[in-house]
Amino acid sequence: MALLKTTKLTKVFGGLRAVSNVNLEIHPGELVGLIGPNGAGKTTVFNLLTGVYEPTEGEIEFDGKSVVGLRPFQITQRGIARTFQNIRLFADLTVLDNVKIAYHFHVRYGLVESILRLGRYWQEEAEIEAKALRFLEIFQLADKKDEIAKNLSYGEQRRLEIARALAAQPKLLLLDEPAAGMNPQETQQLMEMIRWIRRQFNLTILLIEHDMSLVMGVCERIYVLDYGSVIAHGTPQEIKTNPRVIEAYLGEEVH
Ligand SMILES: Nc1ncnc2c1ncn2[C@@H]1O[C@H](COP(=O)(O)OP(=O)(O)OP(=O)(O)O)[C@@H](O)[C@H]1O
Repeated sequence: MALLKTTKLTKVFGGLRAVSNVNLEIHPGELVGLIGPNGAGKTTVFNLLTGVYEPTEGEIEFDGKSVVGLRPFQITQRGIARTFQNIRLFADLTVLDNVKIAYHFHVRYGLVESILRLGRYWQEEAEIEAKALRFLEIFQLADKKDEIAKNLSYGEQRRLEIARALAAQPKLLLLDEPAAGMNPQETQQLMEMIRWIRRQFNLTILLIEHDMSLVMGVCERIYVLDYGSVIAHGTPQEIKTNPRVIEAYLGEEVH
């Protein structure tokens, strides 16, 4: 069964069909790319999947159930987490607190307990801290745990955003241009981290990316959007050689 399935997913802004009849099917454990020229509708698809926008038409099923109409936080609780094209961190909080915050979506302690700071509260706080530190280690940020997020380099902030998304314990991770602004060495490291976290956490990943070497190197399947519609989907090799894709988007970039 597909983990994520969209059927005729459509979003109209005024007269513009930003997303038009998009059918995606992503299976558990897959690492899938979503590519397309500027303005093709990629981020709008993410905004639909995460409840930022409601579809004008169409269905989104996640884990066998519709998520249409749910609020973003409810969708996070169902198991979809994301990062953003423009990094969104709590800029004035520490690196560690940025990750710990994501856990608080999942941890429940009663009001009285949290006020009185009784046993379970402290125990859970300690567990959260240990888990958050583990994510920081994976993303090579553990030694920066007490730094203020806005003081990190751009590449580090991108990695922190992924660490925070993972801390929400998603089944499906949506990455919006994770390598944007990174140099080739950072991009290479990021690819390895993405592969590793997928295996380690049994994750399913859908990523938007302009960096073709990243998309082609890391994804098993790719969907190509153009003017809101899927014009092709297939393996990286199939996409590279698809004349419609070359015409719409890839041009001379990929050989
Ligand atoms: N809230 C909105 N209101 C009106 N139009 C919008 C809105 N959000 C997106 N659009 C339009 O929808 C189309 C698709 O935009 P979207 O950001 O999804 O494309 P994209 O493929 O992610 O582009 P890019 O690669 O440049 O980020 C664009 O024409 C954009 O201007």
